Amino acid sequence: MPAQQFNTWIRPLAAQVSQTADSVTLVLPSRFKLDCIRNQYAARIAAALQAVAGQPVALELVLASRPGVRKAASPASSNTPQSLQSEPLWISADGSADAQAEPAFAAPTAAKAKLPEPTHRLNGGLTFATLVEGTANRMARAAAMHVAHHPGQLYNPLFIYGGVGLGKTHLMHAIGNQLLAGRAAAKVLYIHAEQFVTDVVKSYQRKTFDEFKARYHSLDLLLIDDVQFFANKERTQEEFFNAFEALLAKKSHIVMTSDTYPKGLTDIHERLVSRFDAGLTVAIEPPELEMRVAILLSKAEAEAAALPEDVAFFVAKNVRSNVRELEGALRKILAYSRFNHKEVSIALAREALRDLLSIQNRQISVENIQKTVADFYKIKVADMYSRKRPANIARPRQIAMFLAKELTQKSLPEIGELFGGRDHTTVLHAVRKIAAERQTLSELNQQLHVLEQTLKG
Ligand SMILES: Nc1ncnc2c1ncn2[C@@H]1O[C@H](COP(=O)(O)OP(=O)(O)OP(=O)(O)O)[C@@H](O)[C@H]1O
Repeated sequence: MPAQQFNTWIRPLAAQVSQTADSVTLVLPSRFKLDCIRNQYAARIAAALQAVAGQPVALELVLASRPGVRKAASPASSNTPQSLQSEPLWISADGSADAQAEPAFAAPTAAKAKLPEPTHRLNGGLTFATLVEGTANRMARAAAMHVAHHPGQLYNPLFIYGGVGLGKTHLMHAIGNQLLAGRAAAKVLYIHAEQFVTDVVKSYQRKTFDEFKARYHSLDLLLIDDVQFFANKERTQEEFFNAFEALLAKKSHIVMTSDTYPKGLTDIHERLVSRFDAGLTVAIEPPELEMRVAILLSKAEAEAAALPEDVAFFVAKNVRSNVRELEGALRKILAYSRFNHKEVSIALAREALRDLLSIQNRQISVENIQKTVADFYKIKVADMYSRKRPANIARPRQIAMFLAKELTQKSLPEIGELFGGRDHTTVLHAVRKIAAERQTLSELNQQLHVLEQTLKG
């Protein structure tokens, strides 16, 4: 499923698993969303649940009857939501709906189905308290915290960049929630760049740019996610530039995220790019092992689920790409444990994650890394084993060694052997050097992100 589709429709879903673990309830905030999920995704969701559970699982779609339910309901919680309307629709894995449930579903009252969107669009669950801190996000978190407490002062704009699923959006919501906790009347808006583009297009079609300006230019804090989506959208860039200038002039704060640092953005006007870089630009790195373990333990605790530390280590060692995947792995393990009435253990985790683990084992080998890195830097694969030392060859070789240590279970001597029989100290030197340089050289960091994503498929 394309990431955008997933983020729009599937990711925001809140699910409750019944006590008997044979049904899952999805709580939808509006009739519109309920219809979309039912028509387009329910069958796939039901099939996925059945695959995880190893038995048929009834999928129930219900409307929340008041705002807040969606956030209050934690995924896979065993509590039944208090404020659900009893309009169940049962869907089996083949996509067929239960005929008896259909009439109840088809006769809603419009008022009941309506759930007003909060104007700031913040997810109340994404706070500083729920964001685990580690070296990977320490600087970004500190800057974000400063902005939340002293908006309009230092670090304006704050530009946060990093790879997929590393907590950029979480950090933005945390800033907004923190500011509102201290100043409930503050005008805050979280918006995805694509939604901003849509707003510009709508204002253009309806000739309502005055309303658009009144809305955006009056904010105290604008949180705008994934600004790389502005690429090639001339009119949007112009409107964003205007909003940007107006907000900075009145000392409102702007926080942006992107998958790359400002100068790495393509097809965005230079005058915007230079403004993006004019405050503070901070990176969020992929979390290291200990941070991944801490995140897993914290997420399990939030779900009131028991996760032994050795299982957390096992998962963290095997799921290295990003926090979203880490969360997905944990969710799978907990669901697997509930459905099978078994305690969480390494054996159970191995079983629950067998697909994911087999994909990883298949994909990431040292040979694969050598080939991918050689292709990327346009050198020969044979140069990975050769004794040649010019920088244009030695550096990619060091990068490949670093990735081999990061992405495979191989030891330093084993890696050295695979790089033309080099000593383990040579590999260690390369690993340390690249790891240190990654912290300061944005371009190298970006290249490593691309290579990691390529290798992980
Ligand atoms: N340090 C952390 N502590 C706790 N949870 C985290 C942390 N980092 C990320 N997460 C969680 O991981 C998931 C993905 O994070 P988020 O959506 O913020 O990533 P992102 O960087 O914005 O990704 P994308 O670029 O794909 O939008 C979220 O559920 C978030 O709460």
